[in-house]
Amino acid sequence: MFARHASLPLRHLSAVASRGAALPKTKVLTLRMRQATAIRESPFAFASTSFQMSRLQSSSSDVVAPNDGANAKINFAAGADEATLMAALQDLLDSAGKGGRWTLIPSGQGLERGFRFKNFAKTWVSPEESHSAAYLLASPMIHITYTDFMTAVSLQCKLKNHHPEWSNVYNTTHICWTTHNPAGLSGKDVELAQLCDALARDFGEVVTTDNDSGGSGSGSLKQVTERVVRIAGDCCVPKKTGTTTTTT
Ligand SMILES: C[C@H](O)[C@H](O)[C@H]1CNC2=NC(N)=NC(=O)C2=N1
Repeated sequence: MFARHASLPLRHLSAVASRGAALPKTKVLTLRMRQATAIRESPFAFASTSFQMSRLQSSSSDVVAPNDGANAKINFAAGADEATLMAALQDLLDSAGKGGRWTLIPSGQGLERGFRFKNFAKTWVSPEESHSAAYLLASPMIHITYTDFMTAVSLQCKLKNHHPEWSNVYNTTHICWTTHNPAGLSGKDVELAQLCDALARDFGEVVTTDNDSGGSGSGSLKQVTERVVRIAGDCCVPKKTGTTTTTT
């Protein structure tokens, strides 16, 4: 969608960002540097007050994730707006039964899920950045051209000063959002999980019926990556079958 917006005057771009509209498909991003701050405004409003407030009657400890970290309970970061985040989590957590695809990590301090795309190019290919001739003038412009999910996510991370724990194998990315300081699940984690869902849709996430999007039940990136390799299937790594073959 941003590719379509790219031909629009810059004021349209900032309007898109500040209106709080769903994040557009960001393929070509042209910004005046001073307008980058407009993007910092959340493109997602957290749940409105009318949003499923009845579901909030239950305490956070009622929401459990059916992953290997059985019965994980939400562990919010100090200072988190728990009521607002609980409302947003109803749409994100698979355990809430509303189509969400995220699971709590076993500690309850974060959300995780896997994403799969058509190929590596849709998943992660370095963007090209160029500066217009106006770079030396008072109103410099940066042009960033990219076509992949992970770059789109990383730009949001930069804007929000929050980083993911993630791994990539070919066309699959596993992401965990957790806040390190203060430790726990924070508003930034929830907001970036929402952004990931929207960006994944825009970059053509391949949704499969096998259970490849749930929690890893592990805090170990190595284990996460091994799991992703197992389910990737269509990359250069042979799919593991569970049986071992020995050669003599
Ligand atoms: C100094 C800087 O603001 C902090 O280190 C930020 C950066 N990004 C972060 N990202 C995450 N995931 N957790 C943090 O606590 C965090 N802190």
